[in-house]
Amino acid sequence: MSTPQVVVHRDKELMAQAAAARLITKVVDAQAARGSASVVLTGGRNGNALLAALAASPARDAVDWAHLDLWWGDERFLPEGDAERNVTQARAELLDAVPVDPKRVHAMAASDGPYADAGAAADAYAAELAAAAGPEDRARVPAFDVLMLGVGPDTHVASLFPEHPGVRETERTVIGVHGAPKPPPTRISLTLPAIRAAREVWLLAAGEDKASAVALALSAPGEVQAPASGAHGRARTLWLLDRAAAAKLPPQLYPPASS
Ligand SMILES: O=C1O[C@H](COP(=O)(O)O)[C@@H](O)[C@H](O)[C@H]1O
Repeated sequence: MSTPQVVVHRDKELMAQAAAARLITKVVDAQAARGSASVVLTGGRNGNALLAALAASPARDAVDWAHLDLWWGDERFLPEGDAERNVTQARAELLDAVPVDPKRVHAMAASDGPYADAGAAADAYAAELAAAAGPEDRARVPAFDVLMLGVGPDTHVASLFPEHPGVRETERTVIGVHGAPKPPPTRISLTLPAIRAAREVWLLAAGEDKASAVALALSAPGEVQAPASGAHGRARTLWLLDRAAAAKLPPQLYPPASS
């Protein structure tokens, strides 16, 4: 398990641009080393701002989009094309503007898709992940190069909410979520064991409404109370914040140099 590192940027716009630049570099490096890369996208305001910044960056052409696998950390279980679906938002912000291989865009199923319910859709996504995992990969999911997670004001990540059953899951890699405290109530989510299979986990939070959540999660209270505190990458766990979200961190966690 990697120790969390904290990087604080001046504001949310700069944070999105810096994170997009960091992601481009990471993908280009992975593709140079292995021929392809895999990234797990997040929904939410910060994840979408990062995708918009990536779309606006001239350096996006450095990515070999045809050799990039895209997965999702969670999805709202809504009809195909619904504006609240994370994949719909990702397409609007970035994916419609770059030459991704549709076979490598691994969206979670929609509620009007082939599965009877979120649990069945979760099982199908788990099978898709398992099929993509190599024998050396842990937890029956690929060793994602980067897995991004937006941190909610209640410390939720993906669709794992405090004190909710999903955050206690130790066996399955993907679950159907029912009765989520944030709408919509029915969702699909990677579990903490699947998240921890990633090489790098990046947690994104910007804005003063995230300050208490960030301070709580980084004070190591336990993942049931604060799911974000249980999200770790194998090689790196990186918290990407703006100053407002970092405002309640204790001085020993707030890095002296911020941009
Ligand atoms: O519902 C969700 O919320 C979180 C955080 O979103 P934010 O807008 O508060 O940053 C997001 O990470 C998750 O993917 C999404 O489904």
